[in-house]
Amino acid sequence: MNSVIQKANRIIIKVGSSLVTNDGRGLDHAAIARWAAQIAGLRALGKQVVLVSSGAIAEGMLRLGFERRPTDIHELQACAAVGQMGLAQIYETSFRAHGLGTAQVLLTHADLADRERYLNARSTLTTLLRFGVVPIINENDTVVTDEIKFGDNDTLGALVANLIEADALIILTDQHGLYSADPRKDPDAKLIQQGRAGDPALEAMAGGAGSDIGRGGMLTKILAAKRAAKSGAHTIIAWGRDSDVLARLAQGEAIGTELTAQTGHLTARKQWMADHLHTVGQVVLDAGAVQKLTLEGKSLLPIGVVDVKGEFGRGAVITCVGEDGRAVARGLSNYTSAEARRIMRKPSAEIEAILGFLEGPELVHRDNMVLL
Ligand SMILES: Nc1ncnc2c1ncn2[C@@H]1O[C@H](COP(=O)(O)OP(=O)(O)O)[C@@H](O)[C@H]1O
Ligand SMILES: N[C@@H](CCC(=O)OP(=O)(O)O)C(=O)O
Repeated sequence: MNSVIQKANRIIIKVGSSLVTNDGRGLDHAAIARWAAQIAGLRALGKQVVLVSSGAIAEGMLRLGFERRPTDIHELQACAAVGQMGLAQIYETSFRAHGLGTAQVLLTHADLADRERYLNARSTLTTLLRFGVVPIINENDTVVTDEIKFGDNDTLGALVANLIEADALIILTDQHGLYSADPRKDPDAKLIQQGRAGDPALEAMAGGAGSDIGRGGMLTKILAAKRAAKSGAHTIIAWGRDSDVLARLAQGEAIGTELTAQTGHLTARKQWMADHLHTVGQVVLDAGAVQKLTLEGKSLLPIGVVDVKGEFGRGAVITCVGEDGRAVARGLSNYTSAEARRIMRKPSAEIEAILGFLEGPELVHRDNMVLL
C-alpha cells in the first residue's frame, strides 16, 4: 500500500513527450483519452489536478514534416508553436467528454523568477482550480532561449508543485519508474520502489533520455523530486502506458517509484520565508492587527497598518512588526510600498477607489504569511 496519492488533495501530473506523441508518431489519442478519464475520476474524488504536458515539439516536428529534431532554435520554437495547437485541441476535446473544461497555461522561467508574475501565475492557477477547470501547462517555448529555459518539463512540474503547494507530483513516463540503472542499457536493472527525495544515491542511478523524443531522461525526474520536496510535495514516477495508472495510485496501490518529501508544507514554507532574512520592507501593525495575525490566524488588512518602512515591490517578502518593534510575521506583499502607504489605515473596501485597482483586500494574505 502507498497512500501518498490517496491522501493528496492537490496533484501535479506530468506527461512526457514520448507518451503524449506515441514515440513521435503523433498525438496518442487513446492514451490522452485514458488520462482524461482517470483525471476526471480524481476530480470526482475531490482532488485538484494540474496537468503538465510535453509533446509540443515532437508533434510540431511531425506536422511540419521534420524527420529529425531540428538544431536551429527558431525551427524548434516554430515546431513547439505548431504542436501546441494540437495539444490544446486534443486535451480540450478529451476532457470535455467528461464534462471538464481545460485552460492553457504557458510559462517561462522568467515568469516564476519575477515575484509579481509568480504571484499572478499562482493566483490564476488556484482560481482555475477553484472553477473546476484542469490547467494544462507547458513551457512557453516560443519566447525562450537556452539561458532562460526550464529546460525540461520535469523541472517545470516541480516548480508548479512549489508554486501552488501541491501535495504530490506524478511523473508519467515510458518506464515503470526509476531503475538502479537505465533499463534500456542494463537488462538486470531493478525497479526502485521507494526512496527519499534528495538522496544523492538516486542521482547516481539515473541517466539521460534514452530516446530522441524525451529531453530530460531520469536524472531530471530525480532532481524534480528533490525540488518538489522543498515545498513538501511527494513524487511518484510511474509508467504512463498502464491504462489505470492514476486510478491505481488513487486507490493506494504501490506502483512505480515513490520519492518522499522529508518536510511538510508548513515547515517547507517557513523554511522558505526564513531564508529571506534580509527583507527589504517592514510594515508596523497596530495592536488589533497583531492580535488578528497571531491569535486568530487572519490575513493582514491595510487598516491595521500604521507605518510602512523601506521601499519594496509587489510580491516582496516583508516583515510585519508590532508598535514595540517586535517582528510577528513575514509574508508576501500584495502591494508596493508606495501603494501600501496610500492604503494603510484604510478599510479594504476603499482600496480600489484610492489606487484605481484591487489586487486583493489583504496587504499580506494568510496563505503567503508565516508567523515568527
Ligand atoms: N535509472 C533509470 N531508470 C529508468 N529510466 C532511465 C534511467 N536512466 C535513464 N533512463 C531513461 O530515461 C528515459 C525517460 O526519460 P525521457 O525520455 O526524458 O522521458 P519523458 O519524455 O517521459 O520525460 C527512459 O526511457 C530511460 O531510457
Ligand atoms: N516544451 C517541450 C517539452 C520538452 C520536454 O521536457 O520533454 P520531456 O522530457 O518529454 O518531458 C515540448 O512540449 O515539446
